[in-house]
Amino acid sequence: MGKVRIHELAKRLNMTNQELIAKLNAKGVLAKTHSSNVDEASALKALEQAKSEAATLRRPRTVLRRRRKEEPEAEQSEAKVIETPQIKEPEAEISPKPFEVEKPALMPEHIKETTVQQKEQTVAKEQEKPAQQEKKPIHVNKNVVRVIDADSIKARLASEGRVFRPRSNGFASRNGRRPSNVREVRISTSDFNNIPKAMPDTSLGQAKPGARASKRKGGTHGYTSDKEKREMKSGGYELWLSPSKKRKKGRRGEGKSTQITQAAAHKRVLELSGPITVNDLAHKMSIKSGQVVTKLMGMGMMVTVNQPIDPETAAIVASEFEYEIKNVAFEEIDILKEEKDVTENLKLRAPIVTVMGHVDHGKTSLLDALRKTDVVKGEAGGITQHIGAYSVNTNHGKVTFLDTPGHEAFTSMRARGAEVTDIVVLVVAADDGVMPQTKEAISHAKSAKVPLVVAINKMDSANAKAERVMQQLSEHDVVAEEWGGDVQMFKVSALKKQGLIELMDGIAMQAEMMELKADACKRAVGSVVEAKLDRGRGPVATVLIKSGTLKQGDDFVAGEHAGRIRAMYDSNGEKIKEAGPSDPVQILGISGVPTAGDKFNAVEDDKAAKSVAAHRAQKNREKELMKTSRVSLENFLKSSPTDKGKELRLVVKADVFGSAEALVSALKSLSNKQVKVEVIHSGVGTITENDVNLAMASGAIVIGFNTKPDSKAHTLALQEKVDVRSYSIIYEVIDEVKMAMAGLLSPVFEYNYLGKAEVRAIFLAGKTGKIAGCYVTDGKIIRLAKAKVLRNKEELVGQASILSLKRFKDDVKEVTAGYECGLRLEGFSELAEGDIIECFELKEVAAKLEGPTLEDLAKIEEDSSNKESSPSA
Ligand SMILES: Nc1nc2c(ncn2[C@@H]2O[C@H](COP(=O)(O)OP(=O)(O)OP(=O)(O)O)[C@@H](O)[C@H]2O)c(=O)[nH]1
Repeated sequence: MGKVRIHELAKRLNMTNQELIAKLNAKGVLAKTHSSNVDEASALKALEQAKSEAATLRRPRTVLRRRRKEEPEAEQSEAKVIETPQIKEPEAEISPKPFEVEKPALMPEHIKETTVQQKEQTVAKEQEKPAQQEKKPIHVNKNVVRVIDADSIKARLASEGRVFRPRSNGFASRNGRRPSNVREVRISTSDFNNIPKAMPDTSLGQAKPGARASKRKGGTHGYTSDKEKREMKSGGYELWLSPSKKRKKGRRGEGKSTQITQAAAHKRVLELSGPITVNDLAHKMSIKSGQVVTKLMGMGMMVTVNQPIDPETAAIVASEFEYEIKNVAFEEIDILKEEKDVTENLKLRAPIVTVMGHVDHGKTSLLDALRKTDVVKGEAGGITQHIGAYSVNTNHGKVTFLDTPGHEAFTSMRARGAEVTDIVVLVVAADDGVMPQTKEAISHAKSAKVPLVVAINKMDSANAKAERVMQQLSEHDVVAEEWGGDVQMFKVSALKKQGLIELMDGIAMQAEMMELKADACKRAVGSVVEAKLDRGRGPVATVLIKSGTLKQGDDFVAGEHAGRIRAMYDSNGEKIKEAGPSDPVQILGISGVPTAGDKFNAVEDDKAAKSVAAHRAQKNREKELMKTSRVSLENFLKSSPTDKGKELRLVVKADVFGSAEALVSALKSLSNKQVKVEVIHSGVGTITENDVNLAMASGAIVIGFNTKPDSKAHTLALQEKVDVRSYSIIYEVIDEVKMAMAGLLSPVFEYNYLGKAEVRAIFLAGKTGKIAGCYVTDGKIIRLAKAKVLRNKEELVGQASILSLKRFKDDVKEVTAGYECGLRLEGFSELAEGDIIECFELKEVAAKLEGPTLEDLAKIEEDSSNKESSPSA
């Protein structure tokens, strides 16, 4: 090839003269005009070079370039087939270890070119796609600068005095180590520029555990997911996304640092309706619970994140974080607006009486007979209706009877907090005497502090022995007035209707003594005594009005039900328009069936009624979910010594009378100055629902000795979380009760002498006060222990803690006899030469109870077995 003119060559290459001249000049082949001569071979070589450079420049920047490695021919040809979709060989190269990354195989130049072209085409296609498709994760990335060898980055940074710190989601395996064969990393412009100058040197391998490294996926076909696309583009490596892409995706990689934002003022008010857990409070304030815990600790409260704190404390903590707490607690009292009694309006009201006694002693018969003994209606009486309560007129005024005899109604109502009964009529059959349920009834009445009136029934019976009954009752502290006691006793016959008027008068007199008064001039307050769902009339409830007057049309709330009085009936079934204090009244117009013992309140309007009812229903549901144990031996143990009631209440049941008696006396003898053991009831036989009810109402624990609860009692105890315990060895009962009591006692501190030191010199030490130079004469002096300061051998001049203790200049924990030391007492500066410092500590020891000795217990057991064997016992 020889010389050729520019215009000839331009014509042949289909270019303009100017284009050709520019390209040639750029490659060092000089030409000025179209007629200039150039060496044809040099010109073509220069043009070829320019063309290949242009191709390289057009290559998209996301394409990975790897350092070339010499590979054998065979491998090159194998790499060639990677392009072929059908061939799965590269798939087989995926390491079985998920995070082990293979080194990429060297790709022959022409295959690389093909890949580049494909990528260019992909890019072109991507650019043609509609805008929303472009938002999908793609592999073109403006901000990612290049692929650099990790070592070269390190070297370059080192030369600039900077350190390389790869991102935690870079090339790391799950065990936190970088795959050993990873040589290249991709780094974004911002990452690169943000590499700190003064960071400690870290290596690739220090990525966080759990960070990912992708598996190599050979081949360019058959992938579908974005992740796979990324992997493909990175030649099998997980790519770091560019900052812009990362922000769009909102995950992974470098983004802006967390912005601390301040919630708007109105959002900085938290509404609380009660206690809140630390966690929830933190969540509401969008802060970490640890911060709240720290604040609380600063306030001297050691709490866990799941511990509830009261709204007051929450308010203090919240204020520290510039939040305000708004108490939105539903105050039932505000809605109910219960009116107070007005003294001038207080008038005597009828007593409310419950009849109790042993099975078959004649409770029902007596109630029936009394009902018919209405002095107004006469013995025949009207047609009475069973509504759960009724009123009878006596010569001394009205008396209201709860006509469900027995203990159940009484205790279940008490357990629900309804202290309805004013007087208990205890029925004892004259021919049978005091029996287990008689004693139970006495316990119930005593525990509720309700006075007793005794009806000695069945006096018509040939075997009636009233004196014996009175005698037996006196053994249970129920002493007749005629015997000098305070209990009225009446000899009656329900069957023959004898002595009933006297009994009624007696009850009325007892009530008079009690001066039961109520204000009738206010909205009605009372208790539900019975409720049912009537087929024709819907929910029906009997309410005993305690105070105020209930009128037809009144809005009310009963337990968790609201309503408006549609109609009212008295116990004679007569429709009435209003009912006053102590009147039992059956009401219609309630939204559901309440429970006996539920509180009844007439309210201002239906809105108030509904809101209170809804709130109670909600609370009841919560209570049901969070039912916690009532009193148990364990929580007695756990209860703090400052707890108010240091009285351990027990219901004791045993298999035989002798054991019950022995156990009761053993338990009672455990009482001491600090804790009183109160056996509120004891009896023989299985533990019944009544025992559980009594325990529930009185906050007692049920102890069974050689006896167990029956199925109903068991279920009730489980439901109501009443602690019921059965034992078969008396020592065990005593031991556990003793332990429970010890839990109630204040801790006892024991004085423990440690040593003595003599003050030989006093040094003034600036602001810190006086330092005593001492010589330890006996035992040892311990830092932070307590010290008595004795002058003239026995005169006590002060007592303080040893704040600091030194041997020469060193702080020491203790100094033993025969050595000198320097010490300073906390808040005591009157030390003088010659003083004796007596070092001691106070050891907390478990409180001991003075109970029966083992010998006592053995005797009790012996007595009990003797009694069991003797039937008269
Ligand atoms: N002789 C005599 N028998 C009576 C008298 N009162 C009741 N009875 C009888 O004693 C039995 C039991 O009477 P109830 O009134 O059912 O006794 P209760 O205490 O209500 O019995 P429970 O409901 O099972 O606890 C019945 O057969 C009555 O007839 C009485 O005053 N004299």
